[in-house]
Amino acid sequence: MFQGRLSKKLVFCIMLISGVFTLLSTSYTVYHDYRNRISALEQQVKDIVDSYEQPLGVAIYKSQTLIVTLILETFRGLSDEYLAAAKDSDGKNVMTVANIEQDEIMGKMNALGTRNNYFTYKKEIDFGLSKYVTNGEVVVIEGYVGSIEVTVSTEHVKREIIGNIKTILVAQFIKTLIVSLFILFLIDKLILSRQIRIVNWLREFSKNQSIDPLQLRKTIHPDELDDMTYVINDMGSKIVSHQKSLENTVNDRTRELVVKNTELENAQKELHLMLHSKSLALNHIEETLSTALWETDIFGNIISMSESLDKNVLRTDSGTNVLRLSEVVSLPRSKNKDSFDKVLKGIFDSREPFTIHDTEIKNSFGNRISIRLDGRPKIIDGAFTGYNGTITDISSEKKLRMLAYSDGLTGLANRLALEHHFEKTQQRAKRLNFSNGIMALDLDFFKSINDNYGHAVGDDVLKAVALSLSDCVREEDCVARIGGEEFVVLVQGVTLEGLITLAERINESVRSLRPSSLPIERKITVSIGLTIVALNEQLSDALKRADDFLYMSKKNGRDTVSYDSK
Ligand SMILES: Nc1nc2c(ncn2[C@@H]2O[C@H](COP(=O)(O)OP(=O)(O)OP(=O)(O)O)[C@@H](O)[C@H]2O)c(=O)[nH]1
Repeated sequence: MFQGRLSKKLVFCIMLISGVFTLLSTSYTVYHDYRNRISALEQQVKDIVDSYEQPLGVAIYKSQTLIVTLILETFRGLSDEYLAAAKDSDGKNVMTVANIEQDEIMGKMNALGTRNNYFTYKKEIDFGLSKYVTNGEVVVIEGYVGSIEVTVSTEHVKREIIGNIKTILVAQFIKTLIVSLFILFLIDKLILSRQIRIVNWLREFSKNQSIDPLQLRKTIHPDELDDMTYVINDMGSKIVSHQKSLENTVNDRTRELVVKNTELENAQKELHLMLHSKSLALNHIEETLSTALWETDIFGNIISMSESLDKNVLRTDSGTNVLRLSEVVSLPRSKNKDSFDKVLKGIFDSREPFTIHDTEIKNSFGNRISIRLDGRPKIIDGAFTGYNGTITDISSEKKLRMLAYSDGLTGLANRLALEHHFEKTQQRAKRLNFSNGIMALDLDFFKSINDNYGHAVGDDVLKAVALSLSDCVREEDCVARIGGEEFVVLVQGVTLEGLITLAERINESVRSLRPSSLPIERKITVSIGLTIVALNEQLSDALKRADDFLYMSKKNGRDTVSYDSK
C-alpha cells in the first residue's frame, strides 16, 4: 500500500490538509464554546439581576444595606473575580460586593479592556410610581431609585476552555486522521494501485523503445503521473507521426493503385478485344469443322454451348428452357431415349472422358444429323464441376464410309466391308466358340441376259437377286457383292447342315424371282459353293475353298449347291 512517489506526495498533502483542518476546526470549536459560555454567564447575571430587581429596589430605597448585601452576595458563585454594586439615585454606592478589591478589578479592567476579560451588566432600577408590600407594610416608591451594576471576570471561562483545548485538539486530530486514512485507502485501492500497474506497463513499454523516452526526461523528482504523462505524450506524438507517415504511404499506394488500375483496365480492354477476335475465329473454326462446343453442370444441364448449336438445335426444340444434354443428343431412332439418358448418367457418375459415335441431333429443319459426342470432366481445384466437350457432325463421314463399304448398284456390302465383317465375326466366334460359314454364289448364264435383254435388265436382275439374298439371311449375317455377278454370304454361328439348308433356300428364292423387265420364261438361277470357316482361317482361304465348291456346282450343271461332304 502507498507505493511510489505519488503516494508519498499524496500522503504528505493529505496529512498537511488534515493538520490545517484540525487546527481550524479546533479553533472554531473553542471559539464557539467560549462564546456560548460567556453568553450563558451574561444570561445568568441578567436573570439574577431581573429576579432580585424588586427586593433590591426596596432595600436600596430603604437603605437596608444588609438585604442589599445579601442579594449582591448571590453573584459570588458566578466567578472568582466579580464586582456587584448597588447605587442610589445619586449614583452613590449603596453597597458593593466583590471577591477582589474594587480598585484592583477596575485596574485590570482598564488595563485589559473590559470586553477582553470582563463584562459589565448594568441595569437602572426605575420604579416610577409603585406600591410594594414588604413585611406587611405597604411601601410607596416614587420616581427613580437607583441602579445595579455587575462586572464579572471571564478569566475562569478562558482557563476552562484552555484546559479543554488539548482534549479537543486530540479528538479532532484523531477524527481527521481516521477520515484521511480512509480516504487515502480508497484512493489507493481505486486509483493508485491501478495507476501503478499502468505506469509499470508504460515504463516497460518505454524501455523497449529504441530510445527510452523516460531517459530523456529532465523533471526533478518525477512521480508516476509524471512518468505516465511523459510516456503517453511521447506515444501520442509517435502515433501522430506514424499516422502521418501512414497517410503518406496510403496516398502513395492509392496513387500507385490508380495507375495499376488504369493499366489493368487497358489490359482488360485489350484482352476483351483479343477474346472477341478469338471467339470469332473459334466460331469460324467451328463452322468450318462442323463442330460445336458444349458445357454442362454436374447434373448434365447445359450451361453454355456454341452459337451454331444454340440457334440450330436448342431454341428450335425447346425455347429458352434449360436443357439436359440427353434432350439435345439422342441415339438413332431405333434406340430407346431413356436408355441413352441412363448411359449419360453412368458416364457423368464415372467422371471419365468419353466418346459416343452413332448419336444424332435434330436440326432446325427437323432433319436428324449423325454426330459424334465427345466429353471431358471439368475438374476445378480438384472438384468435379460438370462436363465440357464437342459435338461433331459425322454425317458426311458416314456417307463416305457407306460409299467405301458398299456396292453402288445393289447397296450390299462390298469386298472391303466383307473383310471387316469377316474379322469381327471371326473374333466373336472365337470368343463364344461357334463356327461361321461362307457361301460363294454366281448367277448362271448371266452374260446371256445382258446379251439378249440389255445391260440395264442385267442390272435389275442383280438388284433383285441382292434383295432376295438379304431376305434369306439374318440381320447379323453379311451379304456382299464382290464381282460382276458374284456374291458372298457370310453366316454367323452355323453348322454345315444349317448352311446347306440356307443355300438351298437361297436357290429356291432366286429361282422364284420374276423381275418385270425380264420375260417370264427366262429363269434366274444361282450356283453355290459353301464351307465352314475354321477359327483361325483367313477370308481368302475360306473364300477360295467356297469358290472351288462353286466351280463344282457349275460343273455339275448349275442351280445347285456343292460342299465338302466328307
Ligand atoms: N448388267 C451387268 N452385267 C455385268 C455386271 N458385271 C458383270 N457383268 C456381266 O456378267 C457377265 C458374266 O459372264 P460370265 O463370266 O461369262 O458368266 P456367265 O455368263 O454367268 O456364265 P456362267 O458363270 O458360266 O454361268 C459378263 O457378260 C459381264 O459383262 C454388272 O454390273 N451389270
